[in-house]
Amino acid sequence: MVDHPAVEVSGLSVSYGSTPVLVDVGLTVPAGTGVCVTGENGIGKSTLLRCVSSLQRPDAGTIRVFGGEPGETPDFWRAVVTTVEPPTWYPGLTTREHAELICRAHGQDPDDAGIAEAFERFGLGGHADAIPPSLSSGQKQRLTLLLALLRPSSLLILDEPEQRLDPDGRALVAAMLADYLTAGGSLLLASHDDKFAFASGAEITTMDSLSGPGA
Ligand SMILES: Nc1ncnc2c1ncn2[C@@H]1O[C@H](COP(=O)(O)OP(=O)(O)OP(=O)(O)O)[C@@H](O)[C@H]1O
Repeated sequence: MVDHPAVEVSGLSVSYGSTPVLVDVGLTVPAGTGVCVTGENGIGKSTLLRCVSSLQRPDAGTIRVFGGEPGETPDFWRAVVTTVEPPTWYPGLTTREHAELICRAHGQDPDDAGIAEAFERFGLGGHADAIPPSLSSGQKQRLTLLLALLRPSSLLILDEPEQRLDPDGRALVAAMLADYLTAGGSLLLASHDDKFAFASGAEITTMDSLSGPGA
């Protein structure tokens, strides 16, 4: 896995009906690094992240994630965490039980995974016995990111992770993403917050700069 870039995109094109959104997009995220794509609303950041996450089929182009086709194997889903799609919560399970479930699914003993510490760090210590739908929108975003970071992974694909977070929450998440990079993980983000992206350690690139033959 480490012999390949985390993400390699070339010649990617996507249209919705007759409207082109991505035209000949190229992007490389070397393994162990982070890239944050910025750009105006509607320029195609989520579309790009959906394609890299295998949640959308492009009209043209190639995408490799650690050298393989995205979404083709269980190995892909063990290596990659994506928050491009909003999470689905299990009815009747508390936030802590969601965390325990994710640990078990990824072969971790929930008792050794630091769940209580993670809840404290994310400011959710008082909400471990609540069900996710009862949380505020910012708390739900904190929980989504907590669950993404709790399980082992090699690549995080996060669409506007700073959304709905207060300034302390943004600083906390940016620092945790920087730690994730330091530990050898790779990041592909879309964001409207350059300060957040910079603090996360990701290299900032504009969506505009990814299109065309030089990309
Ligand atoms: N399923 C769809 N059907 C038709 N058009 C779509 C669809 N999804 C996205 N689009 C259009 O494609 C363009 C790019 O959307 P996308 O969500 O990728 O942009 P974005 O850069 O992530 O925007 P934002 O910063 O607002 O999140 C927009 O004009 C959007 O309206």
